[in-house]
Amino acid sequence: MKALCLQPLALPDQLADLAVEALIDEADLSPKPGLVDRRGSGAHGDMNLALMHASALSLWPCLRQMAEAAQRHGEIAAPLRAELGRLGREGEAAMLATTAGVNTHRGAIWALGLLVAARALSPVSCDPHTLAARAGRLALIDDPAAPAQDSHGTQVRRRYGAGGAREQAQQGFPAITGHALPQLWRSRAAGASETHARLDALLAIMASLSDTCVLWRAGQQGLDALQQGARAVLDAGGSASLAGRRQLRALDARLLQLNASPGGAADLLAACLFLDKAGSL
Ligand SMILES: CC(C)(COP(=O)(O)OP(=O)(O)OC[C@H]1O[C@@H](n2cnc3c(N)ncnc32)[C@H](O[C@H]2O[C@H](COP(=O)(O)OP(=O)(O)OP(=O)(O)O)[C@@H](O)[C@H]2O)[C@@H]1O)[C@@H](O)C(=O)NCCC(=O)NCCS
Ligand SMILES: Nc1ncnc2[nH]cnc12
Repeated sequence: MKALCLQPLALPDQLADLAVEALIDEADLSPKPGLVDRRGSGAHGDMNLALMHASALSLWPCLRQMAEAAQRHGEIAAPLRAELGRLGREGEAAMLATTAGVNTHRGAIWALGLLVAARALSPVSCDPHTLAARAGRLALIDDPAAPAQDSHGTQVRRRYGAGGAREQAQQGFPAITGHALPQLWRSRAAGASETHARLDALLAIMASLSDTCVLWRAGQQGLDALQQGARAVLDAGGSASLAGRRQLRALDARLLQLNASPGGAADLLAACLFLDKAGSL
């Protein structure tokens, strides 16, 4: 009998696989305060776990094309930024077609698209901080074809002055490099299970991020409740401790009461999980 000889996957395929896996891992992680997870729909009437999975899978072609574009262009400049913008908008259309119009992963397409492109641009210096900074340089380039839109993020920026997804990327993803990854690694080193380490990383993002989804639905009161509640879990010992789990339940209940969904923090956790593994491809 002949041995089956499998060709190694090309880098764009590997990067799309890794990004989709990060999205599915984020969706499955439970219990996440206010968010869709294995327990239910969180603060969302319009989303569930199956929809999050279908949405994640629908993004594979767009993420692979973004990696291919980065390899083809080979430099951080306006032509690559323009192509990523076009592919990002096509990815959003594929997502909305899959979810019948529900915005499941808009912020994730933005963050993961930039990070996938950053990883595909160069085979050297692939540590998380270098990749996040490279993605930030891409995000700083204007996309002249981007249509002017009055998104939730834009409205929240006007009202509260919050930077949102665009600024987070342009600054090189400080919520990930300064908060989520250090917490993920600290919790693992302290012996927490992978689930608890990921929950702690999510809480570290929630404690520091101006999440425009929360500001949109629940205003400054909602954002304060999110940040203080997430900090309280971490200060009580994190999600692996009994005291931390009590605080986590209280935070979940408070976010549901406020109808606040930290979708921006969820997207950044997926980006954090991607960055955690992207260097070793
Ligand atoms: C530059 C863009 C990111 C557009 O940004 P903008 O702020 O103008 O637009 P939004 O439509 O508000 O999308 C931003 C999404 O980013 C997530 N997010 C929020 N805060 C942050 C943050 N501080 N840092 C990082 N990411 C953040 C968030 O995504 C999640 O929430 C979605 C649900 O949100 P929403 O639609 O408000 O839904 P609901 O609460 O359900 O609404 P209601 O029910 O109340 O009506 C969910 O999908 C998560 O993904 C924000 O939504 C960028 O998108 C852009 O310009 N794209 C164009 C294409 C492009 O250039 N792409 C480049 C390719 S790499
Ligand atoms: N798990 C989740 N729940 C709600 N919104 C999200 N956006 C991205 N991931 C999400």
